[in-house]
Amino acid sequence: MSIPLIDLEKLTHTNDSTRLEEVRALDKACREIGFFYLVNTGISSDLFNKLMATAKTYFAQPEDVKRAIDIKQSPNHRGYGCIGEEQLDEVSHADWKETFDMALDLPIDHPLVAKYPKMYGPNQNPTDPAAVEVLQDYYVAAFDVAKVVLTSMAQALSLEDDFFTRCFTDHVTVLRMIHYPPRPQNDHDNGAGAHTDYGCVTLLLQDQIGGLQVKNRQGEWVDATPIENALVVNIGDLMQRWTNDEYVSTAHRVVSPVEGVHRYSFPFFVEPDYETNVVCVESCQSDNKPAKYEPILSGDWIQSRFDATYAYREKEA
Ligand SMILES: O=C(O)CCC(=O)C(=O)O
Ligand SMILES: [Fe+2]
Repeated sequence: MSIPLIDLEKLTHTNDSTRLEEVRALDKACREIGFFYLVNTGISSDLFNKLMATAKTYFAQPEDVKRAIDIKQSPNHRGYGCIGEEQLDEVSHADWKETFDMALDLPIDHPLVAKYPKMYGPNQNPTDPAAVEVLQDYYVAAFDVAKVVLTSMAQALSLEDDFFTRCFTDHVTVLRMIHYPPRPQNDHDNGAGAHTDYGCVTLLLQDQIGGLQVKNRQGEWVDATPIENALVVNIGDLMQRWTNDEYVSTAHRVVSPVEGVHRYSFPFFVEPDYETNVVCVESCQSDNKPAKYEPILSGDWIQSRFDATYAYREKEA
C-alpha cells in the first residue's frame, strides 16, 4: 500500500460534500497506514525555502558554536543535539543526524516550568535573530495546519470539532530541524532508526533528497518519496492510544544519504498540554471493543519516551 494524498483546502471547503469526502479519505489513511501527504497546506513556498536555508546555515557552523546551545545543558530539552545523541531504534545504532529543537518559550518563573521542568521552559536559540524569526514564523504556520488536521480527525471520529484542539493551550509541540550528513563508508545506514512517533500527529517537511521509509501493514518498507511543498503527516503513539488503536502509529525510518549528499528535514511534533487526560474516545470503544489502555496524562507519556531514547536523559531519569 502506498501513502495517500490529502488536500487541506478540501478539508476546510465550504461545500459540505467536498469536505466530508476528504475527511473520510483522511480517516481511511489514519486507520490503514497512519501516514498521508498533505498538499495545499497554505504555508508559502517562500517560508519553506527560508526554513531550509536557516537549517543549512545553522548546521554549517562550527561544532563549538552549535554546542553553545547543547540540548544536554537544557533541562527542558531545547537546542542542539549532536550526532549520536539520539537513538530511535532501541536495538540498533545511534542515529547519524544532528538536530535543533524549539517549542513554547516560557520564562523560568512560570508555574508550569516549576511543575514540569523537563517539558516546559525557555528555548535555547541560535544567535542569528533572523533565524529565530523564521523558526517562530514556521512554528505558527505549521500549528495552523495542525489545527485543521486535528479538527478533521475529530470530525472523522464523530467528536466535537474542538475535541483535540482545545487541549492545546500550553502545548508541548516541538519544531525540530534535522541534518542528515552522509554516512561514513562501511558503517550502518541509520539516519534515523526505525521508530514510531510519541505524540498526536507529526507534520514533516522534507527536502527533495529522499530516504524516509514507512512500514506498511504488509511489513514492507515503502519510500515516502518527497513531493514539493507537501507535508508528510503521521499518527503518533498518543493518538493511537486515544483512539483505542483505530488510528495507527506506524514505524518509519530514515536511510542516511550517500557520500556527498546532505539531507534536511523538519518534523513538527504536535503534542497537547501536559495535563491533557488521554482517555479512550467514545466512538472508538464498544462492548466488543472495550478501551485497551488506562487513561494517562499526555506529558507523562511523552516524557517517558524521551527518557528512553536520549542518552543523557536516560542517565538522569
Ligand atoms: O527526517 C525524517 O524524514 C523523519 C524524521 C523522524 O521520523 C523523526 O524525527 O521522528
Ligand atoms: Fe519519526
